Amino acid sequence: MRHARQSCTLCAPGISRCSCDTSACDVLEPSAGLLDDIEESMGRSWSSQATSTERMMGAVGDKRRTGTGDDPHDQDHQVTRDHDALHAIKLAFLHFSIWPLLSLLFAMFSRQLSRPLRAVPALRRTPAAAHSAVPRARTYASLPAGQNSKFVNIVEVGPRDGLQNEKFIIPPALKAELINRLGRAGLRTIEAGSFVSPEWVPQMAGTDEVLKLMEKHPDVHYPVLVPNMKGLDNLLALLGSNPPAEGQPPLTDEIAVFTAATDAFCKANTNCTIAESLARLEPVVQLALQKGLRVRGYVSVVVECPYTGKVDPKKVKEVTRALLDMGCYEVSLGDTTGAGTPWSIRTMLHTVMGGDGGVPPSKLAAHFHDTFGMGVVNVLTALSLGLRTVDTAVGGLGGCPYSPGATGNVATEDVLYMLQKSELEAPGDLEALAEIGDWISKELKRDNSSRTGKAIMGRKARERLEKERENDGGLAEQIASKL
Ligand SMILES: CC(C)(COP(=O)([O-])OP(=O)([O-])OC[C@H]1O[C@@H](n2cnc3c(N)ncnc32)[C@H](O)[C@@H]1OP(=O)([O-])[O-])[C@@H](O)C(=O)NCCC(=O)NCCSC(=O)C[C@@](C)(O)CC(=O)[O-]
Repeated sequence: MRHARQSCTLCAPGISRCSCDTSACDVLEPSAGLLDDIEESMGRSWSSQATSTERMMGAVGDKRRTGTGDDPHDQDHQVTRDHDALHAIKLAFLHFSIWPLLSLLFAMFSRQLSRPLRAVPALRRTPAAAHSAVPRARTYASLPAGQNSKFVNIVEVGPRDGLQNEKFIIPPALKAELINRLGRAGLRTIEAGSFVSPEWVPQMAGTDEVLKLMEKHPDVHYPVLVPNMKGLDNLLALLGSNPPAEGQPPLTDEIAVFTAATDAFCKANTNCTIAESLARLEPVVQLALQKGLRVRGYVSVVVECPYTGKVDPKKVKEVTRALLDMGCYEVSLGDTTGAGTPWSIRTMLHTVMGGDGGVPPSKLAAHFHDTFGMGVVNVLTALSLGLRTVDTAVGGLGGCPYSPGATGNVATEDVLYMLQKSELEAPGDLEALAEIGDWISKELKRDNSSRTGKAIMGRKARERLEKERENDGGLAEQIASKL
């Protein structure tokens, strides 16, 4: 292909027709499109530089002309040779001047492009970075030996946490009956009451009577809450004056001590700060252990405090550690207000279980209230992170006197229904527990808060009706149709 500019050294790049008027210029074609584009993109400075350079080259070419100048063909050829030489120089110039410019352009474009490109990975990195700040979720494979267990312990807290918030004072005989029925339904840990100040929680007065009245199954634990040395003294006095008969279990073999993750809740609940409560509990735990009692710990408001709002999970970890260091065999983490969601529960558990001094899931229990209907999913979240002990209350009984508006614990029946439909196992006869939830709700003149319990009782009512119809041969319906 004939290149237009080969024939005219004086043509400024980009000029489509040359003023030298040679025949070659008649076929002047657009030069290589790429160069034109580059020229355009580089603007006038490049053009003027090229033009002045070419003018200089043209002057050199003029000096090199050797022909006579008489023969127009010689002149044409001489001009053509000069043009060729100059074109070579021009190409060389273009070659050496264009690449730095191309590089500069490329750098500019790539910088432009790299902004959004960099932004995307940056955005994509954010969640990963956020995750890396939180210890990774423990999988079953990473759990300590024994925690791959399929067995879930249920701690039934209905007779204590459930009943302590009722408006009416419940007679010890009714409390004992509730405990008896729960024991017969196959539950293995049943909180039986509290040795707290009756001024503070009148519903728990008479726990000593309850312990004496209730059936004691040898393989069942009946923990009682103890807030201070006075409470433990009262319990030890009771145990001392009621020694077990030969081969029989004691009235109880376990206490539970409790504190909180915020000073505000701790003060409202026990009239002291967290630090004061831990100092107060230390000798209580030591004496209880000396006396052969098992000691469980509670931390309240692990997600949200009714007085100060969102709770720092690091504080939950710190208080949990303190209770374990004291000698508690397990610490139950209380979402007292029931404000927790799977996300906040997971964040809290990651913090408690992760990092230096992380608490293994075998030392933790989930104690979740169902105020916002999150109880079962929160339990599932805790189970998925390796916890294997869950506190529940039959019929979803309860609340906390110092957490206004909080409703009961997640219902035993709801958790058991979920577990029995899973690969996990838990003790307890679901049908019997549904009956107990229905019975105690009626006794207390309150709604049954267990969805599973209500569903089972609804099914049982339908089955009873059908049986009655079968038994009377449809007599009731025949009479009804004749009326
Ligand atoms: C801790 C105290 C006693 C401090 O209460 P205080 O008023 O600071 O106690 P005090 O030491 O100043 O004593 C005042 C009076 O109370 C008596 N007293 C003192 N202690 C006892 C005792 N143990 N049993 C019986 N009486 C007691 C003591 O003898 C004295 O009587 P006085 O000399 O004036 O006649 C009080 O605040 C208290 O009993 N709080 C318990 C509150 C409670 O039971 N809350 C519910 C349980 S926690 C909960 O539900 C949360 C949980 C566990 O479920 C998890 C969750 O969901 O978050």
